[in-house]
Amino acid sequence: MSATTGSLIRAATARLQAAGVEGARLDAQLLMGHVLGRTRLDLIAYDRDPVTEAQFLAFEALVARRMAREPVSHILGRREFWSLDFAVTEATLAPRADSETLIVAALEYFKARAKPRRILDLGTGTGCLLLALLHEFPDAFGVGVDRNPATARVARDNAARLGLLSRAAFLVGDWATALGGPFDLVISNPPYIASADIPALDPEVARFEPLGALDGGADGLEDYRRLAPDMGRLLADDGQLLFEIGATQGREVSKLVETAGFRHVAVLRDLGGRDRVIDACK
Ligand SMILES: C[S@@+](CC[C@H](N)C(=O)[O-])C[C@H]1O[C@@H](n2cnc3c(N)ncnc32)[C@H](O)[C@@H]1O
Repeated sequence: MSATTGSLIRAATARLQAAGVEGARLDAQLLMGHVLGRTRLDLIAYDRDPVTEAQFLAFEALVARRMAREPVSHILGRREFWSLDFAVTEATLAPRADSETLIVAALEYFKARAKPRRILDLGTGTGCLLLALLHEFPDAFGVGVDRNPATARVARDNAARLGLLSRAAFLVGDWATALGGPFDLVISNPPYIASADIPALDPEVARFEPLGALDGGADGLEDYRRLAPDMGRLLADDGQLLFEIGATQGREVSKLVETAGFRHVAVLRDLGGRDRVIDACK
């Protein structure tokens, strides 16, 4: 067979583009890298390397999945967040780079204060937020809660692989109903897409990510309404509350948090300039 890694990546890029995939070249490189066990940088250096028939067939199978709009993170079973590697399954939302805004906000708040020792993550998913924070705050212990047992298991496995399991516990539960405080830092990235908007999302999200991680009810705010009233009792007096929000939800979620008794409430933006995080303290 005369195909090289480079020629196969170029051909796959064109097919993925035709299938409506954004970032087709990057995805083709990631899929080829997965098949060959090489980094993207390797692939540039070994552009003219021949591939075996088995490698060709394996690559074709992955490209077909991506053409059906399955996200790369699901195909590879991993996604990087905060430079850490997270396993991703069909039970978890893939970590999003925009969520790193929340980690930056926590680092900023605790820069001039005693570092947090008790962290609570409500709706932990892969555990990406909690585990990134535990990585940054080496004296902290974290509790991650998720309603879905399969999701909580993925978070636990991620903690084990990252060497953080001795400082983390994962519980299956309905938000914080079974928990007491106080925690120094409480974070949550709850489902916040309005139910009617979900079918119009990219197929990667609408068809492959778990509905229970996306659906925030009729106006997308249902889970903030449930979460906000519990935050006062869960948070230490000088602690920080961080909610991830959708880009248009800053005002409404701020109001809910203020109504729950928080006096200092700010809306923070992500690197794309969109409202992304509610940062609050008492
Ligand atoms: C938007 S995802 C966020 C996942 C992860 N924290 C992240 O940022 O990538 C929301 C998560 O909340 C969980 N969830 C939804 N409703 C819940 C509830 N009532 N109690 C606990 N977890 C819930 C979902 O299963 C999902 O894992």
